[in-house]
Amino acid sequence: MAKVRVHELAKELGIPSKEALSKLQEMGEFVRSASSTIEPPVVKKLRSAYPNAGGAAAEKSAKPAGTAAPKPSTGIKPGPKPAPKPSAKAEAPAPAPEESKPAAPAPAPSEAREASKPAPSGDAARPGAPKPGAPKPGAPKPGAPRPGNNPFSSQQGMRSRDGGGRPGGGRSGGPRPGNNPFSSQQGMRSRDGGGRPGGNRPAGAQGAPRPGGAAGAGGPRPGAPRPGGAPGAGGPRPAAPRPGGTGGAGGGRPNPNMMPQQRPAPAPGGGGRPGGGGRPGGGGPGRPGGAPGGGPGGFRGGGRGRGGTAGAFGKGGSRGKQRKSKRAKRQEFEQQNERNFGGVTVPKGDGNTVVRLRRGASVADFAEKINANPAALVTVLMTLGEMATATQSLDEATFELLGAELGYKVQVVSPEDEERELLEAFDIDIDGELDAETEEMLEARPPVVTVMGHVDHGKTRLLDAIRKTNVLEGEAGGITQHIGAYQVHTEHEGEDRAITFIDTPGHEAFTAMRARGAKVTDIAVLVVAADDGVMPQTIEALNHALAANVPVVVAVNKIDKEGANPDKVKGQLAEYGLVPEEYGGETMFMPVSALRRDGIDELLEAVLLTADAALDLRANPDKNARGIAIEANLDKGRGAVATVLVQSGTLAVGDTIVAGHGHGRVRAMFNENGEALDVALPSRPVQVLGLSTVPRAGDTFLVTEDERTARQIAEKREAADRNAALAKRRKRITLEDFDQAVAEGKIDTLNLILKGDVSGAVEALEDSLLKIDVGDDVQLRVIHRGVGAITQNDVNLATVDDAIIIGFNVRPAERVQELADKEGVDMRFYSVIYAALDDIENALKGMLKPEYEEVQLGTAEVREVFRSSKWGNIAGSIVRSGIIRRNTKARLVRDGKVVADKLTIDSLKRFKDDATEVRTDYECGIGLGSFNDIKEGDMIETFEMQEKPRV
Ligand SMILES: Nc1nc2c(ncn2[C@@H]2O[C@H](COP(=O)(O)OP(=O)(O)OP(=O)(O)O)[C@@H](O)[C@H]2O)c(=O)[nH]1
Repeated sequence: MAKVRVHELAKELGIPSKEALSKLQEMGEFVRSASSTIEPPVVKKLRSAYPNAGGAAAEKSAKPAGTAAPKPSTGIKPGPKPAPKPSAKAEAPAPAPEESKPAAPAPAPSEAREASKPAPSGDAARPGAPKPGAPKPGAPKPGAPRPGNNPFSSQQGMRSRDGGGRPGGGRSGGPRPGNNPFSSQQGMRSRDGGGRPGGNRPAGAQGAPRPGGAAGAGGPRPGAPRPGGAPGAGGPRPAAPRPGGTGGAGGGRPNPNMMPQQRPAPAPGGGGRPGGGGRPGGGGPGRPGGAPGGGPGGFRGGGRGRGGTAGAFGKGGSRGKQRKSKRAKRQEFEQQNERNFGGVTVPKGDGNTVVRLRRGASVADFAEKINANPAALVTVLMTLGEMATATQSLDEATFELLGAELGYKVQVVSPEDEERELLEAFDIDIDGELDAETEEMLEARPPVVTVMGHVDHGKTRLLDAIRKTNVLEGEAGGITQHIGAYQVHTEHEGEDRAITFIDTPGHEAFTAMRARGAKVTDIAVLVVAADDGVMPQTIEALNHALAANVPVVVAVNKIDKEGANPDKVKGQLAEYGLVPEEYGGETMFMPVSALRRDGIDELLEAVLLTADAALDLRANPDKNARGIAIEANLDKGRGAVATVLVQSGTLAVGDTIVAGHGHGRVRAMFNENGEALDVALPSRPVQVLGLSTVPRAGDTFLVTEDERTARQIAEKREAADRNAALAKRRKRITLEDFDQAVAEGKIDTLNLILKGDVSGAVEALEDSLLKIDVGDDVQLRVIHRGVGAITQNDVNLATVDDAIIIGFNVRPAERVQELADKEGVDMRFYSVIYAALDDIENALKGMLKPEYEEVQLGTAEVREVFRSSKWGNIAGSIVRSGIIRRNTKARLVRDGKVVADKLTIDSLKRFKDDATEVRTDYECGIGLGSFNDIKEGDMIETFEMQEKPRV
């Protein structure tokens, strides 16, 4: 049933996983990583490619048999499986769960860890400490991506078009400044200068030459303009000469416009391009009225405008020319490939060129990828009816539209890819780590189970029953807490086996995590009430499990109830592909009563049997921990508290960790019984203290080598998420109504800042808010969201962006209310989501421009027309209905047809007196201003515009 993984096959064939992968690729089979499974025909194909490999493989595989029996990787049979072998470091606390710290402050786990380490020195004591030959995350390794090799960034730290690499660069390990794949301002970018000599030091080297830095010439000296310009050898003057600018010897002060053209000097310490060196006399005060030493050459002196790298090599001229001609060629080529679009020229694609953009990318990002001017793309977008600024994030559909128009296939990078790329920028290669793991490194880990099913079928009760059954058995007997997941132990085929249960029942949470790219669950327990049978959500849950390729064990619950019919459940589910074993299928149906706690042990056994049969649950405990955040909240006393599930490696107190947007050092860890732990092995859920902010459920976490890396990863993730959120949140307007909407002042945005006590509530509130249908006239933007009290920062942000702050079960921190009052920021507090939604909906309606409707006030029939030289014609009338009121709008109707509209009751008299209004059946004289075409028998209708209430 289980398929063979590449690394297993590679091992069998006696070749490295990498070789197997590349061979597969050669053969046209795309396989993602060495841990991916492959289909039997592919296995055959690969085997046939190595006809002589059998012997070696046999020899090889025979070897470890004596020591550590290799796990049957394709273990179909639910046979005995080695119990989760306590790893060397966890051997000491024998009876207790391996990483659980006994009540007494037993030093066992750490001692045990000590035992496994090669050298008893501080840092190395961690289980993740590098073993000889073990992969060391973060360390440069062959085949591992180099910093800045993100294929999706065109602003790479190490990019160097014209060669050169980076002589004398910074440390080879860890992330270097400027290797941010998403940044458009890379410190290390070098298009055509030979990398950046002199390592990370920005001063002096990067086109910021100091006088005297290089042979005589000096370069542009930042911030040091020398009025009047000194005579000298001419520094780079890439831009037009400026009157009164700096002059002379490289006095060319860099201004922002020049920056792109200033190349880093390749010579260590080289101060810019000693233009003088290359072209003596060429320099000079490239400006009118410059100081002596100038002359016409001044315009050209620096004029090559390349910031002066070439001269440092003493071959400035020729290189410059060469480069120039290359550029000219490129320009020619580009011109051939450009397309005029609404007055702007944009490089056109061939229809197949793929442009990959990360979630939340902006027009400028796209422009950079296709080498276009962002403003031009904005124009193109406008012609397509989409309004956007160059820096605004766009959604996938808009990018596709734009791409299709220009001849590019735009791919928006998935969250998983994005995460991988983000980590690669920090030299963390999760797939590479897996590739490097050998069979010997892997140890069995407990399965992770999620309970799903229809409402009221007993999911919560079952989770309680499982937990309690275990607590009664275990001697710990403590009060279990809800931390989002718990682990139980059961005896299976004579061995003590652990199972981890995710404590949030239901497929919604399961799928929400999956949506974030988190695969937490190994096995799903589908709860079906035997008295109720299969219900809509049973099927939904089943489909979610199947979609995630997760094996299912069915818990037929409530068998204690009268009318319980477990067989019916089996029959029903068989129709959906879950065929019970007794009908020849593979699914285990376990009758249970969560209420009476009957059948719980059997259910746990079934979970283990299914896990052993269908899955290869192993992980390498001897590395930095990686996993998923399951739940998190902000605790008043303890700060951010996150429950994380370790998926591989070992998490230890003191580790530097990044989880979602949070980072920090693990201050303490607790299990579901509130017991402090020193280490947590794979599949172990633990509550972690020490993060800077709370992660969201489904966020990945990992241990990094140092705090700086953790912080930078957290920041990058936050920035990426913010951009993505911006793209998602933008309620778009189209060109058709944009002009009009702006002209009429219709566009308005309600900016919100959401703060809540738990991340789940904030997300729920935000999702509901964004579902409010307020039409196109008003936009709703959540500009910031977070967990915890409302802070000064929130108020400051609200001040800047005119936002309203919504506090859900939180209050402002000290002195924040004062600040809000002072700044006039509206803060609203709620403890019920619907109340918040109602208020905001109303607020939005209030912001909508009022809609008016015409309401008739009254009608009057003209009985006689009086002509007055002073007042014009006066209609002697009788009010037939309603009221005739002075200064209201009127129209004149003759024989049922409107003769004149937009009139005003200019004068209204009762006999000789002016009247404000005249009621039905009373006579009056009506003057319609300058309108005199009034005849006997005409009807005067009066009306006013009243605001229409919104429904
Ligand atoms: N008789 C009987 N009642 C049960 C059993 N399991 C659960 N119940 C009852 O069924 C009801 C629903 O149980 P829950 O555990 O809340 O069900 P749930 O699936 O978690 O429900 P939601 O959280 O609403 O989706 C409760 O009243 C339980 O007491 C059982 O084995 N036998």
